[in-house]
Amino acid sequence: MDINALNVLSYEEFVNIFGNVVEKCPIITAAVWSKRPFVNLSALEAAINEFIDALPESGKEGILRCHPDLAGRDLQRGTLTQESREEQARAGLDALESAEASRVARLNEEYKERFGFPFVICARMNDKASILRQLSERCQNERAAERARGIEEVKKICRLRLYGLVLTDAPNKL
Ligand SMILES: NC(=O)N[C@H]1NC(=O)NC1=O
Repeated sequence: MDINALNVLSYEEFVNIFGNVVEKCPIITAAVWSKRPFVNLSALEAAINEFIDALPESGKEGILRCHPDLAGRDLQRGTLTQESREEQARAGLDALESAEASRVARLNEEYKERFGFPFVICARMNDKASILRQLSERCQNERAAERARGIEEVKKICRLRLYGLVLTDAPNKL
């Protein structure tokens, strides 16, 4: 899809295609549709990031809470979004040994208990070992720092989803 095709999508088409670039937050996609036309894909990404940055801290935490745990219940039950399933599988989180799985479950709970939102990391930019290490390390951070860090990870996930959607059929476009 090139940028001209993207800019003429109807609201419904736009939200259908890009509604999950931020996990389970189609409201963000719905909001930035009105910022068309975008000069390029980076401009769309910037509009999404601006929307996120303008939210109060409670809104940012809300975005984090829309994310499923890594290697958590949704993965076990098969109720992840397609995007999340692929990202978690790519990092090997769908094939943890039972000791690793218990450790991740314990740390995920510890993290949520401490911060009130789930641990979020861009799985596609990490492997299993670095995810486990950062999950453990980030449990030690301050809440505000973790909120900001989680949002930075949301933006990385968003960027990869966005580029994946637009560039799949035409790597030379945009
Ligand atoms: N909890 C969490 O980080 N979830 C996300 N990370 C990622 O890359 N995809 C997700 O769903």
